Amino acid sequence: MTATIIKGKEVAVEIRAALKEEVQQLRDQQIIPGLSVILVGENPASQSYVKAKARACEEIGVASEVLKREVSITQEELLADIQALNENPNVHGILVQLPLPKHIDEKAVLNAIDPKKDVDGFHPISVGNMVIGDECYLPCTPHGIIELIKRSGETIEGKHAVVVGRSNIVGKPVAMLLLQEHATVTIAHSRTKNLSVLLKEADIIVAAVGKPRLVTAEDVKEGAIVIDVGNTSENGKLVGDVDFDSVKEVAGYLTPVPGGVGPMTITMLLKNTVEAAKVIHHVSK
Ligand SMILES: Nc1nc2c(c(=O)[nH]1)N[C@@H](CN(C=O)c1ccc(C(=O)N[C@@H](CCC(=O)O)C(=O)O)cc1)CN2
Repeated sequence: MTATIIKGKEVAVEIRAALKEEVQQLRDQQIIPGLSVILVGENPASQSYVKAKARACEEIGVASEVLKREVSITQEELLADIQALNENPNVHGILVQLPLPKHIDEKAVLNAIDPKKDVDGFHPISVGNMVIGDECYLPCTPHGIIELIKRSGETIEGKHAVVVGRSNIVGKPVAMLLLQEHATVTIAHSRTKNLSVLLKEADIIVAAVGKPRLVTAEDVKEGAIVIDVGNTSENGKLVGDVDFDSVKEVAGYLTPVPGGVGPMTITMLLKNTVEAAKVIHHVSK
């Protein structure tokens, strides 16, 4: 079997085109969706993600600003920035690019964002609502993954999904969203024993640990859906957590790196920002 490659980049283009039309309709009503991104320090990967977010906003007509802050910023200064954005009526979405420097309490910073503007879906209120299946802004990468699987035409219901990784950004939330889609979900992590045995039973594998080529063809059941969230830079090349060349010979569906899950992360951020503008301005769906 040779896997069908799930081209996230192409799906992202499609969704962004639809969002661009929605933004135009909002602009016709004098509503300009606005996203503010706070970038602390000079982490090259974060700089490049933030640039890509600003570019994506511009492409669909969302107003965006990047607040660049020195790595030495204090917790109080950062919280004051967030408070100002919470109170700014032109800002519908607020995002603090992660990771933050060690001296900053990430939890306190994420908790300070008004849940109505929490387009990253990381505020505990958003997370709680996601867990109980209530309306909220879903975290962008997990939401993008669910969208990619659905658009492949495969059902999630009844399948056994193994999520490798338990981060707050990807592993835990994607496991929860898969559960809501009625998958049977196993979360594996660094202390999991016999990972290969677990993986071999999976109908869906989501690999999100940042370990290049962790998942190989021997781990994958024939026909499985394999979603690669890895984005590690190795000798100047971006590599995923899945050994693409071997796994494509066994899997039914496979996302590439780059061009798979990554572009969906920013697309779902755009979607959440447009939605936040609509909710704040009471525009019906
Ligand atoms: N506040 C947040 N911080 C971080 C998040 C997040 O969702 N919110 N996620 C990641 C980084 N990230 C977005 O911020 C992100 C990662 C990767 C991509 C992406 O499009 N990757 C491309 C390759 C890009 C390249 O060539 O370098 C791909 O996989 O095709 C977008 C966004 C951590 N921080």
